[in-house]
Amino acid sequence: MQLGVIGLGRMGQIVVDRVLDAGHDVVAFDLSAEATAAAAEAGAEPADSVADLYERLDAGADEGDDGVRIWLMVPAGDAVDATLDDLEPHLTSDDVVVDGGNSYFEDSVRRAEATDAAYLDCGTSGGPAGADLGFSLMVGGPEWAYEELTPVFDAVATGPAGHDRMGEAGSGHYVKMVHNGVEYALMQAYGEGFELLHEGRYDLDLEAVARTWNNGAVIRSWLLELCEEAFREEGNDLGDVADRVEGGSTGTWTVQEALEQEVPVPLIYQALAERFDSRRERFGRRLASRLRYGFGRHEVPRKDE
Ligand SMILES: NC(=O)C1=CN([C@@H]2O[C@H](COP(=O)(O)OP(=O)(O)OC[C@H]3O[C@@H](n4cnc5c(N)ncnc54)[C@H](O)[C@@H]3O)[C@@H](O)[C@H]2O)C=CC1
Ligand SMILES: O=C(CO)[C@H](O)[C@H](O)COP(=O)(O)O
Repeated sequence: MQLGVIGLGRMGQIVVDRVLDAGHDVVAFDLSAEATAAAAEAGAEPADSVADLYERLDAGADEGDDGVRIWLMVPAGDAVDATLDDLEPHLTSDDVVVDGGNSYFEDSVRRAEATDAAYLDCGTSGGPAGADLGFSLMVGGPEWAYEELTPVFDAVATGPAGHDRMGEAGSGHYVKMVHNGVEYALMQAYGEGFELLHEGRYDLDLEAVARTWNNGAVIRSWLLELCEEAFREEGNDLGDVADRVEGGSTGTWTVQEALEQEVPVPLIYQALAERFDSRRERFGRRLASRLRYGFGRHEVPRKDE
């Protein structure tokens, strides 16, 4: 099969490498000429624009091939719409476009309705470690397009068991959104546990704790292996890692959806709130401190104390 890949950053380059390794052909494009050159170095045919990528795929298609297949791995949001705008004049109903990024599921439904091509929204999990292991892929969209792309999904995923069609348009990104909510809550739980061990009664080697837990404990997991790696590489007190957590869009969408569905997700919400809390001084906490003075004449800690 021949696949076009647009967006050749941390994740897109892995898609290119794994699809090439499986014996398929790749035409690659990124806004960054450097990223496109790296894909060419790996064996892909470089394109110098989205239109050029489409033309190369069309020209390279074997006789009898119906349509072209394109994988987008650009940042969620405007970059996906901009790329689709560039593709739109060329796309036909025989073509298949996969969005492998972390797009909001309602955007994916809108895009699927707007395009002439078959549109697959594909939640991708595994991060850069997927280079060796392959990813977990959660796909939404038309069944024929999912089946058509199965050789590509087999290559990009851990194997045939590493991908599945979740359902209609939007369902792949919906499942990935909830996956990320769960990821937030798990990270929060590990964070709280290790914080208590760090601050608690015993002088513990946290890397050793994580390693021991990773060997047979009920709570072993890849995130816990990453805890072990973090203590090994940063030190028992996490060195100069700042008390500030970035990101948050997928967790916010999960909480918004849970409110809309009236499903309680207190753990996911709490993990998200902790991230927001890490980024700012809290006015509410300052007011609580001043109120303690109001009702009890308790001392108010002042900013430069
Ligand atoms: N990094 C991770 O662990 C994971 C990332 N994702 C998702 O995968 C997508 C890509 O993520 P990364 O590879 O980490 O990002 P990245 O920032 O490493 O790479 C994005 C690439 O897209 C290119 N790009 C941006 N706009 C473009 C456009 N209009 N046309 C062509 N190329 C364009 C950039 O030049 C860059 O090379 C995002 O939606 C992200 O949320 C999903 C799962 C895990
Ligand atoms: O999808 C992912 C992992 O599964 C990405 O790493 C994503 O960026 C994580 O979300 P956030 O940036 O909000 O922490």
